[in-house]
Amino acid sequence: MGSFSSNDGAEKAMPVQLLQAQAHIWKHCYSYVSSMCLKCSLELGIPDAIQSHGGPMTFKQLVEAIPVCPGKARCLYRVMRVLVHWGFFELQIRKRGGAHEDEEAYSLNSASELLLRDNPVNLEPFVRFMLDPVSIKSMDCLSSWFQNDDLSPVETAHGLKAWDLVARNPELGCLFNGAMASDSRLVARVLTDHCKWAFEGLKSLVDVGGGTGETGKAIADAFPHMECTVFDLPHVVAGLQGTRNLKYVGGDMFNEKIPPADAILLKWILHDWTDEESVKILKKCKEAIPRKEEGGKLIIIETVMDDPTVGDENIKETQLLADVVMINVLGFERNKEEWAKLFAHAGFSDYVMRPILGLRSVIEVYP
Ligand SMILES: C[S@@+](CC[C@H](N)C(=O)[O-])C[C@H]1O[C@@H](n2cnc3c(N)ncnc32)[C@H](O)[C@@H]1O
Ligand SMILES: O=c1cc(-c2ccc(O)cc2)oc2c(O)c(O)ccc12
Repeated sequence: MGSFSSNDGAEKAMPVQLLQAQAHIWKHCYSYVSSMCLKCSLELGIPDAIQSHGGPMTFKQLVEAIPVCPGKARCLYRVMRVLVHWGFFELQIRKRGGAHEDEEAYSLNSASELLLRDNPVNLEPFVRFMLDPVSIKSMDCLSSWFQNDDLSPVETAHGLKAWDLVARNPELGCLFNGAMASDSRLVARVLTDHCKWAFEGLKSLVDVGGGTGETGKAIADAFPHMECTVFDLPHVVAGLQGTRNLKYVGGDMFNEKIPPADAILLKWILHDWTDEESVKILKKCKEAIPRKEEGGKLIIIETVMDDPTVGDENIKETQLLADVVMINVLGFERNKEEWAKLFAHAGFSDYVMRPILGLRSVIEVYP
Protein backbone atom coordinates (compact mmCIF):
# COMPACT_ATOMS: atom_id res chain seq x y z
CA MET A 1 0.00 0.00 0.00
CA GLY A 2 1.01 3.64 -0.72
CA SER A 3 3.21 5.90 1.35
CA PHE A 4 5.58 5.07 4.19
CA SER A 5 6.83 7.62 6.68
CA SER A 6 10.54 7.97 7.23
CA ASN A 7 12.14 7.38 10.63
CA ASP A 8 15.79 8.03 9.80
CA GLY A 9 16.18 4.62 8.21
CA ALA A 10 16.71 2.91 11.57
CA GLU A 11 13.62 0.72 11.17
CA LYS A 12 11.27 -0.02 8.31
CA ALA A 13 9.02 3.00 7.76
CA MET A 14 5.47 2.75 9.11
CA PRO A 15 2.78 2.01 6.50
CA VAL A 16 0.82 5.17 7.22
CA GLN A 17 -1.76 4.68 4.51
CA LEU A 18 -2.45 1.09 5.56
CA LEU A 19 -3.04 2.10 9.16
CA GLN A 20 -5.16 5.07 8.15
CA ALA A 21 -7.23 2.73 6.02
CA GLN A 22 -7.72 0.45 9.02
CA ALA A 23 -8.78 3.42 11.17
CA HIS A 24 -11.20 4.48 8.44
CA ILE A 25 -12.86 1.06 8.38
CA TRP A 26 -12.99 0.87 12.18
CA LYS A 27 -14.55 4.33 12.30
CA HIS A 28 -17.39 3.20 10.08
CA CYS A 29 -17.82 -0.06 11.98
CA TYR A 30 -18.21 1.94 15.17
CA SER A 31 -20.17 4.88 13.82
CA TYR A 32 -23.50 3.32 14.85
CA VAL A 33 -22.19 3.58 18.42
CA SER A 34 -22.42 7.37 18.28
CA SER A 35 -26.05 7.06 17.12
CA MET A 36 -26.71 4.77 20.08
CA CYS A 37 -24.96 7.15 22.51
CA LEU A 38 -27.24 9.91 21.20
CA LYS A 39 -30.32 7.71 21.68
CA CYS A 40 -29.11 6.71 25.16
CA SER A 41 -28.70 10.37 26.16
CA LEU A 42 -32.32 11.05 25.21
CA GLU A 43 -33.64 7.97 26.99
CA LEU A 44 -31.77 9.02 30.14
CA GLY A 45 -33.03 12.60 29.78
CA ILE A 46 -29.53 14.12 29.74
CA PRO A 47 -30.28 17.29 27.69
CA ASP A 48 -33.29 18.07 29.93
CA ALA A 49 -31.26 17.38 33.08
CA ILE A 50 -28.58 19.86 31.99
CA GLN A 51 -31.23 22.42 31.14
CA SER A 52 -33.03 21.95 34.48
CA HIS A 53 -29.72 22.44 36.28
CA GLY A 54 -29.71 25.95 34.93
CA GLY A 55 -26.02 26.20 34.04
CA PRO A 56 -22.92 24.10 33.37
CA MET A 57 -23.33 20.77 35.18
CA THR A 58 -20.50 18.68 36.59
CA PHE A 59 -20.43 14.96 35.89
CA LYS A 60 -21.25 14.24 39.56
CA GLN A 61 -24.28 16.52 39.40
CA LEU A 62 -25.38 14.87 36.16
CA VAL A 63 -25.17 11.36 37.63
CA GLU A 64 -27.22 12.49 40.62
CA ALA A 65 -29.90 13.98 38.38
CA ILE A 66 -30.55 11.04 36.03
CA PRO A 67 -31.53 7.40 36.55
CA VAL A 68 -28.13 5.67 36.36
CA CYS A 69 -26.93 2.83 38.61
CA PRO A 70 -24.09 4.31 40.69
CA GLY A 71 -21.70 1.49 39.76
CA LYS A 72 -22.04 2.36 36.07
CA ALA A 73 -21.26 6.07 36.33
CA ARG A 74 -17.75 5.67 34.91
CA CYS A 75 -19.26 4.22 31.71
CA LEU A 76 -21.61 7.19 31.44
CA TYR A 77 -18.56 9.45 31.57
CA ARG A 78 -17.26 7.61 28.48
CA VAL A 79 -20.59 8.00 26.68
CA MET A 80 -20.57 11.73 27.49
CA ARG A 81 -17.02 11.96 26.12
CA VAL A 82 -18.26 10.60 22.77
CA LEU A 83 -21.21 13.01 22.74
CA VAL A 84 -18.95 15.97 23.50
CA HIS A 85 -16.59 14.82 20.75
CA TRP A 86 -19.46 14.68 18.24
CA GLY A 87 -20.67 18.14 19.20
CA PHE A 88 -23.83 17.30 21.15
CA PHE A 89 -22.67 18.93 24.38
CA GLU A 90 -19.98 21.44 25.34
CA LEU A 91 -17.40 20.60 27.97
CA GLN A 92 -16.16 23.53 30.02
CA ILE A 93 -13.05 23.28 32.16
CA ARG A 94 -13.18 25.45 35.26
CA LYS A 95 -9.73 26.29 36.64
CA ARG A 96 -9.53 25.55 40.34
CA GLY A 97 -5.98 26.35 41.45
CA GLY A 98 -4.14 23.00 41.77
CA ALA A 99 -3.28 20.94 38.67
CA HIS A 100 -5.69 18.11 39.59
CA GLU A 101 -8.47 20.34 40.78
CA ASP A 102 -9.82 21.54 37.43
CA GLU A 103 -13.52 20.84 37.20
CA GLU A 104 -15.29 19.72 34.06
CA ALA A 105 -18.86 20.81 33.43
CA TYR A 106 -21.27 20.03 30.60
CA SER A 107 -23.48 22.57 28.96
CA LEU A 108 -25.93 22.55 26.08
CA ASN A 109 -25.14 23.76 22.58
CA SER A 110 -27.31 24.36 19.52
CA ALA A 111 -27.55 20.59 18.82
CA SER A 112 -28.60 19.53 22.33
CA GLU A 113 -30.99 22.48 22.57
CA LEU A 114 -32.85 20.86 19.67
CA LEU A 115 -33.28 17.76 21.84
CA LEU A 116 -34.99 19.47 24.78
CA ARG A 117 -38.52 18.24 25.40
CA ASP A 118 -39.87 21.74 25.96
CA ASN A 119 -38.31 23.16 22.81
CA PRO A 120 -41.14 23.74 20.28
CA VAL A 121 -38.71 22.61 17.57
CA ASN A 122 -37.57 19.52 19.48
CA LEU A 123 -36.13 16.87 17.14
CA GLU A 124 -36.29 14.03 19.68
CA PRO A 125 -39.22 12.38 17.79
CA PHE A 126 -37.06 12.21 14.65
CA VAL A 127 -34.22 10.53 16.57
CA ARG A 128 -36.65 8.11 18.20
CA PHE A 129 -38.12 7.00 14.85
CA MET A 130 -34.83 6.76 12.97
CA LEU A 131 -33.11 4.83 15.78
CA ASP A 132 -36.04 2.60 16.68
CA PRO A 133 -35.13 -1.10 16.37
CA VAL A 134 -37.75 -1.45 13.59
CA SER A 135 -35.93 1.16 11.44
CA ILE A 136 -32.50 -0.26 12.31
CA LYS A 137 -33.61 -3.80 11.41
CA SER A 138 -34.69 -2.61 7.94
CA MET A 139 -31.27 -1.14 7.22
CA ASP A 140 -29.69 -4.35 8.51
CA CYS A 141 -31.47 -6.18 5.67
CA LEU A 142 -30.04 -4.02 2.89
CA SER A 143 -27.81 -6.67 1.30
CA SER A 144 -30.51 -9.40 1.55
CA TRP A 145 -32.96 -7.00 -0.10
CA PHE A 146 -30.54 -6.40 -3.00
CA GLN A 147 -30.69 -10.14 -3.69
CA ASN A 148 -34.42 -10.83 -3.34
CA ASP A 149 -37.69 -9.68 -4.94
CA ASP A 150 -38.95 -7.56 -2.05
CA LEU A 151 -39.87 -3.95 -2.79
CA SER A 152 -37.87 -2.50 0.08
CA PRO A 153 -35.55 -3.47 2.96
CA VAL A 154 -38.53 -2.80 5.28
CA GLU A 155 -40.39 -5.62 3.54
CA THR A 156 -37.41 -7.97 3.88
CA ALA A 157 -37.06 -7.13 7.56
CA HIS A 158 -40.71 -7.01 8.59
CA GLY A 159 -42.71 -8.73 5.83
CA LEU A 160 -44.76 -5.61 5.03
CA LYS A 161 -44.36 -2.55 2.80
CA ALA A 162 -43.19 0.52 4.74
CA TRP A 163 -46.58 2.28 4.70
CA ASP A 164 -48.48 -0.92 5.64
CA LEU A 165 -46.05 -1.48 8.49
CA VAL A 166 -46.58 2.07 9.74
CA ALA A 167 -50.37 1.75 9.32
CA ARG A 168 -50.63 -1.61 11.08
CA ASN A 169 -48.33 -0.81 13.96
CA PRO A 170 -49.87 2.16 15.83
CA GLU A 171 -46.80 2.67 18.01
CA LEU A 172 -44.53 2.89 14.95
CA GLY A 173 -47.16 5.06 13.20
CA CYS A 174 -47.01 7.50 16.12
CA LEU A 175 -43.21 7.54 15.97
CA PHE A 176 -43.25 8.19 12.19
CA ASN A 177 -45.91 10.92 12.39
CA GLY A 178 -44.08 12.46 15.32
CA ALA A 179 -40.82 12.47 13.35
CA MET A 180 -42.48 14.15 10.35
CA ALA A 181 -44.31 16.69 12.55
CA SER A 182 -41.13 17.60 14.44
CA ASP A 183 -39.30 18.21 11.17
CA SER A 184 -42.20 20.31 9.93
CA ARG A 185 -42.19 22.50 13.03
CA LEU A 186 -38.51 23.27 12.56
CA VAL A 187 -38.80 23.92 8.83
CA ALA A 188 -41.93 26.03 9.41
CA ARG A 189 -40.06 28.18 11.89
CA VAL A 190 -37.23 28.84 9.43
CA LEU A 191 -39.71 29.47 6.60
CA THR A 192 -41.81 31.94 8.57
CA ASP A 193 -38.84 33.70 10.23
CA HIS A 194 -36.38 33.82 7.34
CA CYS A 195 -38.18 33.04 4.07
CA LYS A 196 -41.16 35.41 4.31
CA TRP A 197 -40.40 36.57 0.76
CA ALA A 198 -41.63 33.20 -0.57
CA PHE A 199 -45.14 33.80 0.83
CA GLU A 200 -45.51 37.55 0.49
CA GLY A 201 -48.38 38.66 -1.75
CA LEU A 202 -50.08 35.24 -1.66
CA LYS A 203 -53.77 35.34 -0.77
CA SER A 204 -54.09 31.57 -0.52
CA LEU A 205 -51.92 28.48 -0.17
CA VAL A 206 -52.54 24.72 -0.12
CA ASP A 207 -50.06 22.42 1.63
CA VAL A 208 -50.45 19.25 -0.44
CA GLY A 209 -49.60 16.15 1.62
CA GLY A 210 -49.37 18.52 4.57
CA GLY A 211 -49.93 15.74 7.12
CA THR A 212 -51.41 16.94 10.39
CA GLY A 213 -50.70 20.55 9.45
CA GLU A 214 -47.65 21.58 11.48
CA THR A 215 -46.25 23.62 8.58
CA GLY A 216 -49.69 24.86 7.49
CA LYS A 217 -50.52 26.08 11.01
CA ALA A 218 -47.26 28.03 11.30
CA ILE A 219 -47.75 29.66 7.88
CA ALA A 220 -51.39 30.51 8.66
CA ASP A 221 -50.31 32.14 11.95
CA ALA A 222 -47.44 34.06 10.32
CA PHE A 223 -49.65 35.30 7.46
CA PRO A 224 -53.09 35.99 9.00
CA HIS A 225 -54.46 37.38 5.71
CA MET A 226 -53.63 34.19 3.80
CA GLU A 227 -56.26 31.44 3.45
CA CYS A 228 -54.38 28.19 4.14
CA THR A 229 -55.52 24.65 3.37
CA VAL A 230 -53.89 21.40 4.43
CA PHE A 231 -54.74 18.72 1.87
CA ASP A 232 -53.95 15.11 2.77
CA LEU A 233 -55.54 11.68 2.66
CA PRO A 234 -58.96 11.63 4.38
CA HIS A 235 -57.84 9.38 7.26
CA VAL A 236 -54.86 11.70 7.97
CA VAL A 237 -56.95 14.88 8.32
CA ALA A 238 -60.08 13.25 9.81
CA GLY A 239 -61.16 15.06 12.97
CA LEU A 240 -58.49 17.78 12.74
CA GLN A 241 -59.74 21.20 13.75
CA GLY A 242 -58.91 24.17 11.55
CA THR A 243 -58.60 27.80 12.59
CA ARG A 244 -59.92 31.11 11.21
CA ASN A 245 -57.55 30.99 8.21
CA LEU A 246 -56.63 27.28 8.11
CA LYS A 247 -58.79 24.41 6.98
CA TYR A 248 -58.22 20.71 6.41
CA VAL A 249 -59.41 19.01 3.24
CA GLY A 250 -59.27 15.25 2.76
CA GLY A 251 -58.50 13.87 -0.69
CA ASP A 252 -56.13 11.98 -2.97
CA MET A 253 -53.58 14.15 -4.81
CA PHE A 254 -53.48 11.67 -7.72
CA ASN A 255 -57.17 11.32 -8.39
CA GLU A 256 -58.97 14.28 -6.91
CA LYS A 257 -59.05 18.00 -7.59
CA ILE A 258 -56.56 19.85 -5.43
CA PRO A 259 -58.27 22.94 -3.91
CA PRO A 260 -57.39 26.04 -5.98
CA ALA A 261 -54.90 28.54 -4.48
CA ASP A 262 -52.29 31.13 -5.47
CA ALA A 263 -49.52 28.77 -4.38
CA ILE A 264 -49.05 25.14 -3.47
CA LEU A 265 -46.55 23.91 -0.93
CA LEU A 266 -45.06 20.45 -1.42
CA LYS A 267 -42.77 19.57 1.45
CA TRP A 268 -41.12 16.15 1.40
CA ILE A 269 -43.71 14.77 -1.04
CA LEU A 270 -42.07 14.27 -4.42
CA HIS A 271 -39.03 12.38 -3.09
CA ASP A 272 -41.45 9.63 -2.01
CA TRP A 273 -42.57 9.02 -5.60
CA THR A 274 -41.19 7.90 -8.96
CA ASP A 275 -40.73 10.43 -11.79
CA GLU A 276 -43.95 9.25 -13.44
CA GLU A 277 -45.96 9.60 -10.24
CA SER A 278 -44.31 12.93 -9.43
CA VAL A 279 -45.23 14.34 -12.86
CA LYS A 280 -48.86 13.33 -12.16
CA ILE A 281 -48.79 15.15 -8.80
CA LEU A 282 -47.17 18.22 -10.38
CA LYS A 283 -49.77 18.34 -13.17
CA LYS A 284 -52.58 18.16 -10.59
CA CYS A 285 -50.94 21.02 -8.69
CA LYS A 286 -50.58 23.06 -11.90
CA GLU A 287 -54.33 22.77 -12.49
CA ALA A 288 -54.94 24.30 -9.05
CA ILE A 289 -52.83 27.49 -9.41
CA PRO A 290 -53.16 30.61 -11.62
CA ARG A 291 -50.68 31.60 -14.35
CA LYS A 292 -47.21 32.89 -13.43
CA GLU A 293 -48.24 36.48 -14.32
CA GLU A 294 -51.06 36.21 -11.78
CA GLY A 295 -48.71 35.03 -9.04
CA GLY A 296 -49.19 31.27 -9.39
CA LYS A 297 -46.32 29.07 -8.16
CA LEU A 298 -45.30 25.93 -6.34
CA ILE A 299 -43.07 26.11 -3.29
CA ILE A 300 -41.20 22.83 -3.01
CA ILE A 301 -39.09 21.89 0.02
CA GLU A 302 -36.76 19.07 -0.95
CA THR A 303 -33.12 18.05 -1.08
CA VAL A 304 -31.14 18.88 -4.21
CA MET A 305 -28.31 16.35 -4.42
CA ASP A 306 -24.78 17.13 -5.65
CA ASP A 307 -25.30 20.88 -5.37
CA PRO A 308 -21.81 22.36 -5.83
CA THR A 309 -22.83 25.51 -3.91
CA VAL A 310 -23.30 23.44 -0.74
CA GLY A 311 -19.88 23.46 0.92
CA ASP A 312 -20.76 21.94 4.30
CA GLU A 313 -19.42 18.34 4.41
CA ASN A 314 -21.83 17.42 7.23
CA ILE A 315 -24.79 18.41 5.04
CA LYS A 316 -23.48 16.61 1.94
CA GLU A 317 -22.77 13.42 3.91
CA THR A 318 -26.20 13.50 5.58
CA GLN A 319 -27.93 14.01 2.21
CA LEU A 320 -26.21 10.85 0.92
CA LEU A 321 -27.34 8.85 3.95
CA ALA A 322 -30.90 10.23 3.85
CA ASP A 323 -31.12 9.15 0.21
CA VAL A 324 -30.27 5.57 1.21
CA VAL A 325 -32.93 5.66 3.96
CA MET A 326 -35.46 6.63 1.28
CA ILE A 327 -34.96 3.18 -0.33
CA ASN A 328 -37.30 2.00 2.43
CA VAL A 329 -40.21 3.97 0.99
CA LEU A 330 -39.23 3.47 -2.66
CA GLY A 331 -38.21 7.12 -2.71
CA PHE A 332 -35.00 8.89 -3.68
CA GLU A 333 -33.36 12.30 -3.63
CA ARG A 334 -32.95 14.14 -6.96
CA ASN A 335 -30.20 16.37 -8.30
CA LYS A 336 -30.78 19.69 -10.08
CA GLU A 337 -31.04 18.12 -13.55
CA GLU A 338 -33.51 15.48 -12.34
CA TRP A 339 -35.69 18.16 -10.74
CA ALA A 340 -35.52 20.34 -13.86
CA LYS A 341 -36.61 17.42 -16.06
CA LEU A 342 -39.56 16.71 -13.79
CA PHE A 343 -40.75 20.34 -13.84
CA ALA A 344 -40.45 20.52 -17.64
CA HIS A 345 -42.35 17.23 -18.11
CA ALA A 346 -45.17 18.53 -15.94
CA GLY A 347 -45.44 21.65 -18.13
CA PHE A 348 -43.84 24.23 -15.84
CA SER A 349 -41.87 27.03 -17.51
CA ASP A 350 -39.30 28.06 -14.93
CA TYR A 351 -37.90 27.44 -11.47
CA VAL A 352 -35.54 28.94 -8.89
CA MET A 353 -33.66 26.73 -6.41
CA ARG A 354 -32.27 28.15 -3.20
CA PRO A 355 -30.21 25.84 -0.93
CA ILE A 356 -31.14 27.80 2.19
CA LEU A 357 -32.72 25.18 4.44
CA GLY A 358 -29.62 23.21 5.42
CA LEU A 359 -30.22 19.74 4.04
CA ARG A 360 -32.99 20.99 1.80
CA SER A 361 -33.71 23.75 -0.67
CA VAL A 362 -36.64 26.06 -1.28
CA ILE A 363 -37.58 25.51 -4.93
CA GLU A 364 -40.07 27.92 -6.50
CA VAL A 365 -41.62 26.51 -9.66
CA TYR A 366 -43.63 28.65 -12.08
CA PRO A 367 -46.39 27.60 -14.52
C1 LIG B 1 -43.47 12.13 4.01
S1 LIG B 1 -45.00 12.72 4.50
C2 LIG B 1 -44.73 14.47 4.47
C3 LIG B 1 -45.69 15.20 5.30
C4 LIG B 1 -45.42 16.70 5.40
N1 LIG B 1 -45.49 17.37 4.12
C5 LIG B 1 -44.08 16.91 6.06
O1 LIG B 1 -43.15 17.34 5.42
O2 LIG B 1 -43.98 16.61 7.26
C6 LIG B 1 -45.98 12.45 3.05
C7 LIG B 1 -47.44 12.90 3.22
O3 LIG B 1 -48.11 12.65 1.98
C8 LIG B 1 -49.40 12.18 2.30
N2 LIG B 1 -49.94 11.44 1.15
C9 LIG B 1 -49.56 10.23 0.70
N3 LIG B 1 -50.28 9.87 -0.35
C10 LIG B 1 -51.16 10.88 -0.59
C11 LIG B 1 -52.17 11.09 -1.55
N4 LIG B 1 -52.42 10.17 -2.49
N5 LIG B 1 -52.88 12.24 -1.50
C12 LIG B 1 -52.63 13.17 -0.54
N6 LIG B 1 -51.67 13.02 0.40
C13 LIG B 1 -50.94 11.89 0.38
C14 LIG B 1 -49.17 11.31 3.50
O4 LIG B 1 -50.37 11.05 4.20
C15 LIG B 1 -48.17 12.15 4.29
O5 LIG B 1 -48.81 13.04 5.16
O1 LIG C 1 -36.58 9.76 7.23
C1 LIG C 1 -37.52 9.17 6.67
C2 LIG C 1 -37.80 7.83 6.93
C3 LIG C 1 -38.85 7.19 6.29
C4 LIG C 1 -39.19 5.82 6.59
C5 LIG C 1 -38.21 4.89 6.87
C6 LIG C 1 -38.57 3.60 7.19
C7 LIG C 1 -39.92 3.26 7.24
O2 LIG C 1 -40.28 1.99 7.60
C8 LIG C 1 -40.90 4.18 6.94
C9 LIG C 1 -40.53 5.45 6.63
O3 LIG C 1 -39.64 7.84 5.42
C10 LIG C 1 -39.40 9.14 5.14
C11 LIG C 1 -40.25 9.80 4.23
O4 LIG C 1 -41.25 9.16 3.61
C12 LIG C 1 -40.03 11.14 3.94
O5 LIG C 1 -40.84 11.76 3.05
C13 LIG C 1 -38.99 11.83 4.53
C14 LIG C 1 -38.15 11.21 5.42
C15 LIG C 1 -38.35 9.85 5.75
